[in-house]
Parts: sequence; structure tokens; C-alpha cells
Amino acid sequence: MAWPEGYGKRVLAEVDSTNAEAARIAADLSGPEWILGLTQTAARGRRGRAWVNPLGNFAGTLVMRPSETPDVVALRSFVAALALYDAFEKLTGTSAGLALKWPNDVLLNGGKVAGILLEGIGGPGGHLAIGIGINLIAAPEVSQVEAGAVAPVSLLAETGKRVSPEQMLEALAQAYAEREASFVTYGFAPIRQAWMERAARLGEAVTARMPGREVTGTFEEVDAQGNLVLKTAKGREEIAAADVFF
Ligand SMILES: O=C(O)CCCC[C@@H]1SC[C@@H]2NC(=O)N[C@@H]21
Repeated sequence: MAWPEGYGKRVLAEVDSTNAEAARIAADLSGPEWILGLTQTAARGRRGRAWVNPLGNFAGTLVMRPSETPDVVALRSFVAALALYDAFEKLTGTSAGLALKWPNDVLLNGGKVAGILLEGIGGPGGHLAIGIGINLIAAPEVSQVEAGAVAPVSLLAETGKRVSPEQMLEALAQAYAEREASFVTYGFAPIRQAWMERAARLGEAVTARMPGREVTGTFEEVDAQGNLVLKTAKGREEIAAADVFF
């Protein structure tokens, strides 16, 4: 498999968090760079949660300096989710059981196999860290995740396929570069369309939980801004940030 032109790569035997490392090195980079951490000692998840990261799972961050406004930069969570989907498909030879969960999880046979953490570095106009964690060989216990959340699963347990972090990085970096090129050239529309074709629970009832309130409705679409759109008894709700429960 080819490594994408123009992207750098560094592999660290141990790091606190590849997103934290991205923030440390960003200012010295001259182009996009993948950081692979074989072990992370302080991995972080979305909304300040910890991320369980046993040896053999994938922990990586792409650090880059996008040129768009922050609202457009944030749409890269969909670009990354699609690239993850592509990489799983390529490595396993099938898309059976794969689905994307808004805003940025990858599901396999209904369980969470990968998550994405987008973090800005250095404020507007600065760098972006796209942190990706993949349960390649092990998943945390259900008791370690929030009540009602999608159960974690591993690629190995679900498919019997053993993929190394390095193999995943090669596939993911290539897939990401292709989706990124599409995003930069054609904008969000084709990414949004492809994401929705792979979406979990589209057209079904879901609950979006936000600080202090929750909304249940039919998952209608992801709109042109990346919002989750729910049809509720009170009308259309456009939700920018939430945890989604099925
Ligand atoms: O909560 C989520 O679903 C997102 C998890 C993101 C975890 C990855 S592992 C690599 C990168 N480094 C971190 O500290 N977090 C992200």
C-alpha cells in the first residue's frame, strides 16, 4: 500500500496522548503529519472522557493546518469518519456491519469500534488535530463506558481479523488523503452524501443528549453545516453538538 504524497509520519513507542503530541510539534511542521502512538499513557476521548488504549489498538493523530473558517474546518470529522470506513473496508474486504454514528464514531455490528477527537491548536487559523482511536484487538468493558452508550467492540472479536496499528495507519492515511482531496476540491456536499449513505439509524428514532436537555426525534439528515437534524413533535431541530443514544 502506498503512503500518500505530501504527508509526514512519525511513530512513537510511547506517548501521553497523540493529540497532546500534535499540539507540541504543530508549530514546527511544514505539512500534514500523522503521529502513531503504540502506547498512550493519558489518552483522551470526547467531552473530557478518558480513552482506554491497550497495546495493539490504534492511536493516531493527523495534525494539519487547514485554511478554511472554523465551521468548515470542523467538517473534517466527517472526512475522517469516511476515511475510517474506507480503511476498514479495504483491510477486511467488506463493508458488512460497518456504519457511521453522528457525530464521529464508527460502528461495527452495532458496537463502537472507533472514535474521533477533533481539537484545535493555537486558535482560529491555527492547526487541527484529528485524533483517532480504533479498537483493533481489544475493547473496553461495557461498564467502562457511559450508561446507555453503544457498547464497545473490537475488530478482532467481530471479524476474526488481526490488523496491526501500522497496517491501519497505512490504509487510513491513504483513505484520508483521498477524502481530503475531495473535500478541498468539491466541498462538503459529496462528503455529506457519502456519510449519510453509511449512517446508522437514518430515518429512525434517536435521542440527542446535550448539557441540561435531551431531544428525541426521527434522524432526518445531516445538514450542510454538519448538524444532526431531528424531526420532533415540535418540528425540526438542528443540533450542532450532542451525544446520540439509540
Ligand atoms: O471519545 C471518542 O470517541 C474519541 C476518542 C479518540 C481517542 C484518540 S486515540 C488517539 C488520539 N489521542 C488521544 O488522546 N485521543 C485520540
